Amino acid sequence: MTTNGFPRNAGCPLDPSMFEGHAVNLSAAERRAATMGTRRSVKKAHQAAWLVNAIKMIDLTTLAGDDTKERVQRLCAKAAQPLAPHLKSALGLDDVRLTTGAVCVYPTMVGHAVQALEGTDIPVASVATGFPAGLTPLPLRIEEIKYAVAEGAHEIDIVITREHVLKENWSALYDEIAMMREACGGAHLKAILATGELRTLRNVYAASMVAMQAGADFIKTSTGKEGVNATLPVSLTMVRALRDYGAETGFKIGFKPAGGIKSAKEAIAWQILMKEEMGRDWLNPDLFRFGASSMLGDIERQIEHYVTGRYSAANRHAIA
Ligand SMILES: O=C[C@H](O)COP(=O)(O)O
Repeated sequence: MTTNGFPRNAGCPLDPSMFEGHAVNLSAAERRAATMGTRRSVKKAHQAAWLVNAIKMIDLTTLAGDDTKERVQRLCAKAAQPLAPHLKSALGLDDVRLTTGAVCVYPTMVGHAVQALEGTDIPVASVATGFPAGLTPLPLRIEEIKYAVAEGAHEIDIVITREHVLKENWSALYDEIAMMREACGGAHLKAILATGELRTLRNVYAASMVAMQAGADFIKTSTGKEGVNATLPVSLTMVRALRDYGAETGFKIGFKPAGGIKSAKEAIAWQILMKEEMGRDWLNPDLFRFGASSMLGDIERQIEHYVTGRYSAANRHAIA
């Protein structure tokens, strides 16, 4: 099953020359990222609109060792109704369908999520391939993908073998992801690069390129379990790779920052990054997701603030 309308990236032969010579200017990347959260172009009156849009792009996540069927059911209920009814009403959104972009769970929780979301069109994403370290034998990682797909997952968040990147073994990385792509069948593949473990932005750029060439529908920063997870400089590097790949091939690939993204302010900063670097197409769930377990709570708190403070229903046009 495909969960959105964008053309699947069928992958293309590994071509290392596509990322050779693309130097990333680290200091420029860092400078730009550092100002991202405070750009004056974000007007107070439109912040609620940005936050509502962020909700539509959240992969609402639970990836804990003590996950249960009941926790997954609560997560799914929240995904189907992410804003309290009084907030939705106050924003003039009673007639607007508002859900998160997806839920994201471990493979053994997929069945519970599929059941809980029956009757909705909210996709279920499953991590797989020995998440988070990805160090189980490859045949088992492939079987895990097939298991999650058979349970009903629409999207598979795979992890890569970091060693392939650290040793610049790009062919091995390509082959691994291409096999995973095949195992996904009709499900979308999101390639988690675990950027906090890749040591350099040059590695991040090259791994992004290889993942896209091997057929990833999305590239994703982190598992949320590394010491360093989603950061704006790393995201900018990956987004530049997306842009270069799109210019070379015509494919639009999605981006998913994940791990440690907790605040409404960050939700706005990442959307500005995508709008400025990629354009408005990347402000929708087909091409952008936040992987986040706790950001929705802060977004709700901030929307409550706008509703009870200075936000008025007259701004509805900016939200819907
Ligand atoms: O893929 C999603 C991440 O694991 C979520 O990380 P988080 O719990 O830090 O929001």
